[in-house]
Amino acid sequence: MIIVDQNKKKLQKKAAVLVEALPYMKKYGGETFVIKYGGHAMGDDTLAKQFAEDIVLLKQVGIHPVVVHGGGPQIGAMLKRLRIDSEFVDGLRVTCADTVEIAEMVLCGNIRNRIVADINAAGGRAVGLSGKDSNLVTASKLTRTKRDPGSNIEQAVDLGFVGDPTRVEPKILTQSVDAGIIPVISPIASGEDGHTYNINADTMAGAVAAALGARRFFLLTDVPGVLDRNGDLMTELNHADIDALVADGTITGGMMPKVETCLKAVDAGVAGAVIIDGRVSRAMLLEVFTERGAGTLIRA
Ligand SMILES: Nc1ncnc2c1ncn2[C@@H]1O[C@H](COP(=O)(O)OP(=O)(O)O)[C@@H](O)[C@H]1O
Ligand SMILES: CC(=O)N[C@@H](CCC(=O)OP(=O)(O)O)C(=O)O
Repeated sequence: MIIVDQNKKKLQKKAAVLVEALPYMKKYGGETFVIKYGGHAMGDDTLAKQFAEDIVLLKQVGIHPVVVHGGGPQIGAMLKRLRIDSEFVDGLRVTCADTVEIAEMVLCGNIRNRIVADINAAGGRAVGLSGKDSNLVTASKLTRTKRDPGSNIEQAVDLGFVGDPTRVEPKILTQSVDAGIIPVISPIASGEDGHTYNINADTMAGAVAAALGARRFFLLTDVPGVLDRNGDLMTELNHADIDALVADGTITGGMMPKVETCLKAVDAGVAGAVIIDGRVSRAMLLEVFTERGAGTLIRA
């Protein structure tokens, strides 16, 4: 008798979770979410499978997920095996001709295939694309300047084949989404000059989110969100906050392209960009379907 009651309680708890999700399903039904799945977040097999299930669940309840994936650590590992040195400037990999070839091979190969296979195994219909497919993204060479601390003079930094996504033609994505497909996009594109460009995955994802007019833009990474100097999570940031945090050195390295791309996306009309911890089991579902939003929300 007691066992029956406990079972009932458990089932009622599960039912309550579904009911809690109902208003969010109504709110977001028919909307596009762009999800950036970072190379650090995809390290663990179980989490990778759960991520794929979460994406399929979103699709099943009427949300249209579009995935843009990274793979920085995996490119780094391959470059190391091939004894090719690699350095980063403000979170961007300086990319020579050999490096761009390796980046394309790694990103558009094993990494993307695995995400596509995981989503399909979870019951979805995923298709892999890069910026090159159907002219989805065209890049130009990214130009960066850095202030020399000695002379205080701005100097140009040559990042090689690092691309800036200057043109996005999202038709292939809207058509795919309408056909029930979940696009999985690698951050590689052709340039107007015919070269292949390596685009930071955060930057690529922000450009795609802006072009699609996504309702939400999520970046899954390996930290709980943007942290302050004491390592505490900052739950909401705007332009002015971010400018100050970059200027005082609180935001550095891989977090730089994330906040830059979030600001660009929200300026272009994306309602909210959220940086969340991809190492947390079911991070996406917790963020979308419960009141307990985690991570850092970036608003215009
Ligand atoms: N203020 C900050 N808050 C959180 N992380 C930061 C901050 N500044 C720099 N970082 C770094 O940014 C990293 C996330 O970027 P990155 O390594 O490129 O991840 P991903 O592979 O998910 O794109 C964190 O692991 C951390 O080392
Ligand atoms: C130009 C540039 O930095 N390109 C990135 C592309 C992959 C990426 O961004 O992966 P994560 O999201 O896992 O860091 C790189 O070569 O590492």
